Amino acid sequence: MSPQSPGSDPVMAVHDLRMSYNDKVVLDGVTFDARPGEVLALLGPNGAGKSTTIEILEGFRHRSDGEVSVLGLDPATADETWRARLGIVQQSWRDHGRWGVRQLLTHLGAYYAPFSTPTRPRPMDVDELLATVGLTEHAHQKAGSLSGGQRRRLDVAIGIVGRPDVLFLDEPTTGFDPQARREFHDVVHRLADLEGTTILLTTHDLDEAEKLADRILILAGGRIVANGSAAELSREVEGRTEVRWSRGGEHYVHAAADATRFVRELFEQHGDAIGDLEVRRSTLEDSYMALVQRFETDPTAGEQPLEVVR
Ligand SMILES: Nc1ncnc2c1ncn2[C@@H]1O[C@H](COP(=O)(O)OP(=O)(O)OP(=O)(O)O)[C@@H](O)[C@H]1O
Repeated sequence: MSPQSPGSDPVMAVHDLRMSYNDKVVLDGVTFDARPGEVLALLGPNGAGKSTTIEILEGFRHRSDGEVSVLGLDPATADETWRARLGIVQQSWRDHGRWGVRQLLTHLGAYYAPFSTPTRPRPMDVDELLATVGLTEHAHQKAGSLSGGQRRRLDVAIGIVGRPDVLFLDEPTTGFDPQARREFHDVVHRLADLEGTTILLTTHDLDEAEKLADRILILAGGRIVANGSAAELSREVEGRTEVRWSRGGEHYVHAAADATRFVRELFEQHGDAIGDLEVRRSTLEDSYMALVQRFETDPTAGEQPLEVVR
């Protein structure tokens, strides 16, 4: 993933975003930004407002209040040239069932040709695209006869055919088998590293978020309650490093706030009598559960997000 360049202007900037459906407040002051080539994962419980946030950034939904800028423009009023620089993979697409895979990608790709630039030739070459998403063998098949996972690969291909500057992926890997998932992760890394694409994705797969994202945003109660890398979020959640060992035939386990110090003291005390030592750092799933639970027991936690300044 591309290193974040602190001086560069954000590709996306969201400040105090608010959204209500009738009387129901869904987003209650969401603030974050994204730099060029950054991969952000937006996590949160069902109904937290992740799709709503993405749809506002895509210009498909009008916000109630707040400031939003994507590629320097307000999505609510941006034009077609702006839209051509976005790639979108929604949770579900309208049906393209009767189209052949290659035919569909060629047809949709043609829309982007007038927006081609010397540095960003548009659209992507269809053969290259089919290979990238692993659909070469299915190029002549009708979209409607693809399996669920293959349809999702086609959705991803449709999202990137225009070589987007910004890519929105709403639960992109639903239905992917482990190999397709790994290949998709390679695609995301390539887009971010080689093409400088800025990517905002939602997923409920925390392992995937940890593998893909430079930065994780956790949305709960209408606010971003945590904003940092997986390692940074893990450090915010104390006492979660689990140390296991054996001594004199007995097995022990201890949750240590400072595991290095704990292990040092353990060896100082018992030396060679210690065996089977294991130190297990908290996973993103542990951090996520702790942070969401912390918010649920203290809703004001969202007023001071756990943000790590770089
Ligand atoms: N068009 C709509 N009209 C009224 N309420 C809506 C509408 N769209 C979404 N909502 C409500 O807004 C809330 C947030 O929905 P949203 O789809 O953004 O959540 P999400 O975080 O993407 O959820 P999930 O993880 O289940 O996909 C939910 O309570 C949902 O019922």
